[in-house]
Amino acid sequence: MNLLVTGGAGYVGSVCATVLLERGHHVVVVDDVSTGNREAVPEGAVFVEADAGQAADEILSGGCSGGAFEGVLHFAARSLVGESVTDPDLYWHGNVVTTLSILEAMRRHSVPRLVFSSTAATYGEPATVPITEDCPTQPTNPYGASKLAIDHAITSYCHAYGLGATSLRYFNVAGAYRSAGENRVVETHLIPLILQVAMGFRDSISVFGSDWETRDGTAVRDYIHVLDLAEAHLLALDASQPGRHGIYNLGSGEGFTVREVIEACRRVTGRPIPAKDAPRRLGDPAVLVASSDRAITELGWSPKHTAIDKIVSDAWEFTQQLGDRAHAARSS
Ligand SMILES: NC(=O)c1ccc[n+]([C@@H]2O[C@H](COP(=O)([O-])OP(=O)(O)OC[C@H]3O[C@@H](n4cnc5c(N)ncnc54)[C@H](O)[C@@H]3O)[C@@H](O)[C@H]2O)c1
Ligand SMILES: O=c1ccn([C@@H]2O[C@H](COP(=O)(O)OP(=O)(O)O[C@H]3O[C@H](CO)[C@@H](O)[C@H](O)[C@H]3O)[C@@H](O)[C@H]2O)c(=O)[nH]1
Repeated sequence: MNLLVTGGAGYVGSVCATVLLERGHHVVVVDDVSTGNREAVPEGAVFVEADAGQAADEILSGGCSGGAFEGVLHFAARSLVGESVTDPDLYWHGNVVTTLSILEAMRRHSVPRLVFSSTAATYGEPATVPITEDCPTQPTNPYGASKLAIDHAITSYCHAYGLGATSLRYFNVAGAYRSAGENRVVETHLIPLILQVAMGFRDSISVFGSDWETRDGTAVRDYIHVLDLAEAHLLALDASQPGRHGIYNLGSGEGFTVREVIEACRRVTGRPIPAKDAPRRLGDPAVLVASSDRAITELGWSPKHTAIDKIVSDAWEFTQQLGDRAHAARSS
């Protein structure tokens, strides 16, 4: 298929673009490199450096590919819980307004399929876990609220204009694939930060909150391997039907506390990794664990890399590659 990937210079978008290219799709990436980086765009993709909302109309008119687009995979977004509490304008404008422009451009150029990166953050603090797609959506931060607003907009575009769309509500994505992994301009995610401590780039990892009502007082998250996530995007493209908006949770179904993740990183790296307690981070829910049964039964999704040590060990390999590349750049 001829596909537009927004946010393909970022973590999840670059891994998915890599897998799409491997499966023979034609990929155009649009990214403004606000949090991603140019080197992450996989070889073989056409790269347009621009704001996705502003560039969508021209790209989807066929300008970059010489042909009609058959789908959009929309990863581009601001996606940090804490930042969304302090700078909500980045989220309402950067996420919602950008996506509305993309939806309009898709409608104008009759692009039939959309796969959207939604999130566990749409649910807020769940009353029960694991979280199913039928649980109430009551986001605890502007990031989750912006993604939920987009999900609602997509539903109405599907019903009114015949778009076929899938919102994939990822839980915590981690791990790496080939030369693609977490390498943001400013890193705030737990696993890459812990691995930076293991590399000696940071002194310690801060544990945000040790007074949550969980088994060791630290927050619980459900970690999904980025390659399993990429597979779900391919299945979603295939399952797309005009007029239908499918919503699917994607996680491994198992929750790990922050301390358990640090322990897994110590096990995999063999390094001590000092940790220190710090206050809770604004907007964080205590526990997010997915039920992915709907994706498994309806999309035929079958996650293969669910063990936390496998996820951490792929992320560790990537972090070491990054360290080697930085060393080579300094010595040249
Ligand atoms: N990483 C996770 O754990 C996780 C979990 C749930 C959902 N998500 C969603 O997955 C998507 C990708 O997340 P990620 O972790 O890869 O983030 P990321 O920050 O690594 O990648 C986002 C990319 O989008 C680009 N971008 C942002 N706004 C843009 C705009 N207006 N125009 C063009 N490019 C723009 C950035 O430069 C970056 O390259 C996001 O939509 C995020 O909300 C991520
Ligand atoms: O230095 C750190 C960084 C994080 N954490 C904690 O670790 C957990 C995971 O944090 P992080 O890796 O930043 O991910 P989340 O805030 O859970 O958010 C991710 O996962 C969500 C889905 O669950 C997505 O919506 C978001 O886009 C994505 O950033 C949270 O409890 C954090 O408070 C720490 O204790 N110390």
